[in-house]
Amino acid sequence: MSRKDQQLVPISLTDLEHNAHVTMSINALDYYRSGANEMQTLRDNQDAFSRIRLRPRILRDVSKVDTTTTLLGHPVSSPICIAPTAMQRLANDAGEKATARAAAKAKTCMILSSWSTTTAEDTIAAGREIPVDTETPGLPLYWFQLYVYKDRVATEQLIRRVEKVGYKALVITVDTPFLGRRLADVRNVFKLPPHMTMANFENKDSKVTMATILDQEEAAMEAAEALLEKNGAGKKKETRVIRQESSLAAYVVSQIDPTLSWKDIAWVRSITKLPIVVKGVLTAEDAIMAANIGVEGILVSNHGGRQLDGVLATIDALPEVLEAVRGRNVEVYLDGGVRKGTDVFKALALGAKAVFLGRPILWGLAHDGEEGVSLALSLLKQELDLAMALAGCCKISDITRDYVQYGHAARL
Ligand SMILES: Cc1cc2nc3c(=O)[nH]c(=O)nc-3n(C[C@H](O)[C@H](O)[C@H](O)COP(=O)(O)O)c2cc1C
Ligand SMILES: CCCCC(=O)C(=O)O
Repeated sequence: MSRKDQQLVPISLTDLEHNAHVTMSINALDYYRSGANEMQTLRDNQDAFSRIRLRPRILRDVSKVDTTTTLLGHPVSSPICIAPTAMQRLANDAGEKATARAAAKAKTCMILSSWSTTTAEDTIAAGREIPVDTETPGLPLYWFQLYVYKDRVATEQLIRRVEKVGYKALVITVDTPFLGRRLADVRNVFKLPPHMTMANFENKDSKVTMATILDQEEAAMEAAEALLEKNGAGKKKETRVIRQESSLAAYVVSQIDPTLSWKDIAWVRSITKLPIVVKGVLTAEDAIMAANIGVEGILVSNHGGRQLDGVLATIDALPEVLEAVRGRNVEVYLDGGVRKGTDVFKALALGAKAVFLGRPILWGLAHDGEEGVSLALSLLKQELDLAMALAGCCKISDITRDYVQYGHAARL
């Protein structure tokens, strides 16, 4: 039986992941599925949900369940949203356009990555081609994930572009001053195929172009080779090892600003009216800093276990973040390891306003483009609907801390 023959008719996100594993090229699959180093945090993001137990209430009329909610005041059909993931055309040629269209159909929020393989303009335009169905509540919502470049002019230029076309918030990723070490990418010498580009930097007016990116890679490789020659190591295999260190990671070193600090968040705040969400907060201390600087949202995230390995699972970090900003005017969201309706329910019960999906959207894209993303979103929404009904909750605001407990021991 060939790998492709092992595909399942997907009835859960796990099935979609299985299908991606048997159909995708190893280069793209490894880039998508990997975590950093030993991948302890990657595993824990999912495991930690299993350590939390549910406390359902019975004998309530649950014949009608309503999953609608709001994000920064904007109505969406459910608290299940799309996290930013780079280079979606690696999964399916329709890439970010397909995701945007599925988000529009689902009436949920999509965060577009700075590192998309479709421009911010083309992505939102694709989503807007979907007629808004007025029968069901909610509206599509697009936010833009910002990497702050060393070149502040280029960064500001990108902000102006996304403001102009209608992205409704900036999600600033703060956990990536350098790229985490994903061993499979190092081994595979991961590279974007030549026919794809980091589309947001292709624009003729852009200060950061594909040429800069490629130049940086070349420069890093030349430097690695020169070093090897100097050390008399000249063996091909070793050259390759050093070369391998230098593609995505070298780009990040050359372009993304590792000096990023709270004053830069204040700088972004000062140049835009868009609400700001800080993505990558894991501690009470940083949550307080974010609230003090006046951001509108905090996304509790460990980048899907791809940055610092060994940090807390996001569902375990969530309570301290929420506690720290209690009573402050800031929404708190979570991403990382959300795969089941009960995971969404647990995050909401602990106090998250919404959850964001990273890899499951990519598995959906790989399975069947726009239809696959729609399937991923609807499977999870149906599971949330059922979990709510079985736990005795008819609306999102019914889901409170009383519905969960840590561990399996009875509460005495
Ligand atoms: C392949 C891949 C690419 C990603 N690219 C970005 C990115 O460009 N910007 C960003 O802020 N986060 C990025 N992330 C992190 C996600 O936004 C999110 O935090 C994470 O995937 C959530 O975990 P999950 O995959 O378990 O749902 C990426 C994650 C993956 C798996
Ligand atoms: C600067 C890193 C961009 C891609 C990314 O976030 C990831 O691969 O996790």
